[in-house]
Amino acid sequence: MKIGILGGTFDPIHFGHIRPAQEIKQQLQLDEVWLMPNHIPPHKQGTHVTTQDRLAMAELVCNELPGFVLCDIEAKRDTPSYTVQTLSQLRQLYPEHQFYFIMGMDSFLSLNKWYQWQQLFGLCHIVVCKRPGWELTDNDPIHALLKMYIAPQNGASTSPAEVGKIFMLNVTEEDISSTAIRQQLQQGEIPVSLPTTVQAYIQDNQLYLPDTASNSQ
Ligand SMILES: Nc1ncnc2c1ncn2[C@@H]1O[C@H](COP(=O)(O)OP(=O)(O)OP(=O)(O)O)[C@@H](O)[C@H]1O
Ligand SMILES: O=C(O)c1ccc[n+]([C@@H]2O[C@H](COP(=O)([O-])O)[C@@H](O)[C@H]2O)c1
Repeated sequence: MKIGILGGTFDPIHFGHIRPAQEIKQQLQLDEVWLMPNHIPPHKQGTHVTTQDRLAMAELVCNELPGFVLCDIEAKRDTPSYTVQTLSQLRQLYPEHQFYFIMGMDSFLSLNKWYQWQQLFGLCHIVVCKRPGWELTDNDPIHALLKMYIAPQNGASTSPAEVGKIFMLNVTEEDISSTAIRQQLQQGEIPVSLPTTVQAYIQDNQLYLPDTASNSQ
């Protein structure tokens, strides 16, 4: 099967994650999209709620969307959630699947700082979607990488054995971030960029209140 994987801190998960993933699923005709909350984000200063809460919120989204599946593989490792390690594990567990790792433009622009990032191209395809405020310029080192690995016809089907192509997809841009949502919640506002089930989970569990804004892995 063709599996899209959207990894993230999801602190909390929002429509800026969900809507692009839905469009990508359709454009690339993916069989499933796995939402994969990390446990220890490699490039962030911790998280604002526990891994269990972030998994629970992602699961609520999966329950609502056909073809969306929760992947808890990173929650089971007690080391930084390096994507290369995760994809190696997933390839061993599911040799029959073809993986498409999905990321926003902000993540893509820092890909060359990820742990053993070159190995990713031997494990999966990479799918990049636009994100407001983040642009790839011609003189960015990542641009050279893109030229080297860009998928032919940008979305044309690849053979099942193939890996290592970059798909640069046109999706509807969503000006949403978890940071902005946490700020709204801390100011007592009700964010509109969250599914209602996630909103209810946050309220029921009293997450992101002013005094909980600290690391809690
Ligand atoms: N609005 C968005 N549009 C496109 N991609 C997004 C958007 N928000 C997040 N992503 C992508 O989803 C993945 C996970 O993002 P993450 O969970 O860190 O959310 P975030 O909103 O960037 O969080 P924070 O504001 O806390 O840094 C990353 O690859 C990121 O680029
Ligand atoms: O492997 C790495 O070095 C690495 C560095 C930064 C981010 N990632 C992964 O990229 C995804 C998005 O990360 P983030 O921090 O934007 O939530 C998430 O799955 C992270 O674990 C991975």
